[in-house]
Amino acid sequence: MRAKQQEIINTLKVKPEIDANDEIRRSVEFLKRYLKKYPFLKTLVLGISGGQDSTLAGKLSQMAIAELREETGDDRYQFIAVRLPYGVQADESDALAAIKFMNADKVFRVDIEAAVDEAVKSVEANGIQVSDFNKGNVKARQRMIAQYAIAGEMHGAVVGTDHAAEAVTGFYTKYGDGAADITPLWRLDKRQGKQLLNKLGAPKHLYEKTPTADLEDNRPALPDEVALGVTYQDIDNYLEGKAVSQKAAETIESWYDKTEHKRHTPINVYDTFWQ
Ligand SMILES: NC(=O)c1ccc[n+]([C@@H]2O[C@H](COP(=O)([O-])OP(=O)(O)OC[C@H]3O[C@@H](n4cnc5c(N)ncnc54)[C@H](O)[C@@H]3O)[C@@H](O)[C@H]2O)c1
Ligand SMILES: Nc1ncnc2c1ncn2[C@@H]1O[C@H](COP(=O)(O)O)[C@@H](O)[C@H]1O
Ligand SMILES: O=P(O)(O)OP(=O)(O)O
Ligand SMILES: [Mg+2]
Repeated sequence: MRAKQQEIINTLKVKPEIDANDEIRRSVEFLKRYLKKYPFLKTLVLGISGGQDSTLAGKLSQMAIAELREETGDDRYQFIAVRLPYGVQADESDALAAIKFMNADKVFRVDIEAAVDEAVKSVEANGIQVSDFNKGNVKARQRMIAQYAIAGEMHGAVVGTDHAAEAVTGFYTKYGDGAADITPLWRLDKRQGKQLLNKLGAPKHLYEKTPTADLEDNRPALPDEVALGVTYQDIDNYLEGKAVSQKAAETIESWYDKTEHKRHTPINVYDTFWQ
């Protein structure tokens, strides 16, 4: 194995093989333990896009909350699924199917379009153009704002969907979908997430669909794999310590190095990771 590959695997703590039942329980118990430790927290809040990761994180969150409610008799424990379309969402039916599958206690819908457009307009009033790509990151950050506003009113913690196959490439918006309070999928790669969803009986079309951030107006539903220039199959193989082509390994490592800053808190004078 490449030395860098081993270093990344150690950092992101990916196992070459998992037992899906064990990992489901591990995530659920982790969420429960955390909420019990901080009794002020009564809800988990998560944006549901209709993609694989939020379907899984939402299901695990709902399971944790339902168990806490049952064990404590405290009905304030609630899972809040948040629909966050930018105007009309083309794959809205998937978001609805995901919410049905997880049987979410509460469902909110916040249309982020007006806030995003206004934010872009206000920045552009300074004579600079906000690219469609950069506007995509504003959308991700607006989703973060909405989820934190809800969490702030509902004694909530915001759940993040970051997992190893995204963390390794830094394929998330810094302080957008990258911002969260608790990340139950961290350590799992993309195919391991599918294994958990399969075990949980999720509708297949929700975890067999093409992963997309769907952030750009001009390239709707752009597949992550096209944006990244490497497949999840290669990323997962790499993270599980398997052999991948030199080109795939170099692409993954190049994303890893470029996005190191995202896997840290803001850089201070004592940080040495970047030197
Ligand atoms: N597929 C889509 O529709 C789509 C659209 C937009 C973004 N994305 C994805 O979302 C992710 C976010 O994009 P991004 O990474 O360009 O934006 P980002 O905002 O997440 O990160 C870029 C910002 O990080 C900071 N930064 C950059 N290099 C730094 C460094 N070395 N040290 C400290 N800070 C640094 C700067 O503030 C910069 O503006 C990407 O993976 C991108 O491909 C996808
Ligand atoms: N359209 C959306 N509605 C609700 N939540 C969303 C939406 N798009 C993204 N999200 C949230 O952001 C993360 C990251 O999405 P990626 O597809 O990995 O970029 C997703 O899991 C949702 O929680
Ligand atoms: O984060 P999600 O739920 O949108 O999943 P994917 O990354 O597969 O689009
Ligand atoms: Mg998505």
